[in-house]
Amino acid sequence: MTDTLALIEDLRVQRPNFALEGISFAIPRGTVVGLVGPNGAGKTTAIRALLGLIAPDGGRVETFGLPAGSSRALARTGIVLDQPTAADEWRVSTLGRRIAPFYPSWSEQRFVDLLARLSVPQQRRVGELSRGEGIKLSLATALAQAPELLILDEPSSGLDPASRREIAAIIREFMVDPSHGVLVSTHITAELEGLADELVVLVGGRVADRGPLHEVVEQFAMVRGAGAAPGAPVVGLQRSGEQWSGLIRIDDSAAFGPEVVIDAASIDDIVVHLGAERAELAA
Ligand SMILES: Nc1ncnc2c1ncn2[C@@H]1O[C@H](COP(=O)(O)OP(=O)(O)OP(=O)(O)O)[C@@H](O)[C@H]1O
Repeated sequence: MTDTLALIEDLRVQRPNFALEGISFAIPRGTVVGLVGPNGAGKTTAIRALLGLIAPDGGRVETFGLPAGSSRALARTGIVLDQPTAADEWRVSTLGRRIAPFYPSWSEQRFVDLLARLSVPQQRRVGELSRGEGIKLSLATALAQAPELLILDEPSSGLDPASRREIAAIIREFMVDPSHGVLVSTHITAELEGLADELVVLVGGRVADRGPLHEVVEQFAMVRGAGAAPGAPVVGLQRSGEQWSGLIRIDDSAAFGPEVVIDAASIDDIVVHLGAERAELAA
């Protein structure tokens, strides 16, 4: 049994106005990897390449040591994308019977239990579900397949706070088995605290930072001041009237005087300011 569930190495995808430029990261067993970045950073593109839904222009993408998208790898992968994976006219209650033949480990009991737990109306047709209900249905379908690897692209979008917590709890339960692993992309970065072990920050098609979540977060701090621009390096400096703020490497904090305030950085701070820096460089 390999320790790495998924591997992206030097992945390149060229689009007319965008490129994923040599991104690399892995999903080891026993690990939840959070994928964050501004809109258009390339998170969905990387996930689609990992699932074999788009062909890379370079690099290596494997799941379970197999080429991305191979049917043997997909059979062990639960997928929650931003679009429903079932036909609109199918009833939720009959979905299990239609899908089960494709998944040897399908558990109808688990499917029905998850639908009830997530309050997905079982008598509705898939096309009649709200966006949030559709995401919950995708999660129930993914987990009823008894996957080893779970890949979720923005599962929280469209979900109310109680449902977001429920989904985080379900992911934690999934991770009780140390052979499992998760990749989750999200804009609701606070949810990654206490859930993700590793963080990958994508900005403008590149990995801007990655590593154990707390190490990534703790290497940065936020600095705030007023008046003249700071004399030391600040990432993604933003001004609002007299006030300015930005991100700094914690090692650079000694370069600032007592006139500035230095606070812990959040994942959002890191995404916003690395994104702002990238936008400045591209301008
Ligand atoms: N099929 C496509 N053809 C051309 N460009 C595309 C295609 N799909 C995505 N893109 C472009 O690639 C870039 C990255 O898109 P992607 O959906 O991967 O970003 P993302 O990080 O998931 O963004 P968001 O947070 O907004 O969902 C965007 O600029 C997008 O317009």
